[in-house]
Amino acid sequence: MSATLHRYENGEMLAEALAHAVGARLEAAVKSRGNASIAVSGGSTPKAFFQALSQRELDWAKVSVTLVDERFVPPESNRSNHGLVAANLLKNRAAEARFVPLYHDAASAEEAAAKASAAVADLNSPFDVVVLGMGTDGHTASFFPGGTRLEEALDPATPRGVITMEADGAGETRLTLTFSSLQDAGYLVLHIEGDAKKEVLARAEMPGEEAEMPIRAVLRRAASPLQVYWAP
Ligand SMILES: O=C(O)[C@H](O)[C@@H](O)[C@H](O)[C@H](O)COP(=O)(O)O
Repeated sequence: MSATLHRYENGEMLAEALAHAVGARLEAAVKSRGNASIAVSGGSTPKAFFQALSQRELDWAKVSVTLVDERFVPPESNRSNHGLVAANLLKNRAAEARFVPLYHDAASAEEAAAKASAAVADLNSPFDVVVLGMGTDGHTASFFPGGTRLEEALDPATPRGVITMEADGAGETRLTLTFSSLQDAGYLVLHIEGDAKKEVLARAEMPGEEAEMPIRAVLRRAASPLQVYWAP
């Protein structure tokens, strides 16, 4: 599917524009269906976007927020994406949103993934909005090069849900939505910043294996048009 590049002078301007676009789609979903859902990524890039989105005026009580992926750590950990979203998005007007975590205090990551899959299955699919990030190794979500279940995660035949993933570049065991869960979002976004990631994206757009740069699965096979938001 095609990708559209939305470029901005700086991260602040990008954050405001992306918050406006995402807020409008969530508001439209609430008006038409009575509810809306969004899956967001963690990492360092999205903080300003989260803060801008948290101030958007919409019926947040009817919006479900979940994660594209999570580290298998409790929300109190400084590595937690739940903690990042709680601190930067689930505040101001967005404090009323319903948050659906991927991490569960379970005996194993597999057990937590099963619980997360069940919880995410209750949300409408496809997601109204998915916001992906990308690492400089070309991973997105927790689709890491060399990941233990990368082929399964990217396989379109794999059902929607949450699976575990381990990889050298991932740190803790990860919990990640599958490609099939993300690729048909109503508004599918890739949010990256900096020249280095723009170069990584350009390399990902060249011929090569998806396993080498998993973002290629999104660039090549996502059912929804990809909206790339970038600032230097
Ligand atoms: O849990 C995570 O780390 C994210 O979901 C991950 O996929 C992130 O989007 C990229 O690693 C980019 O992270 P930065 O924004 O920190 O570069």
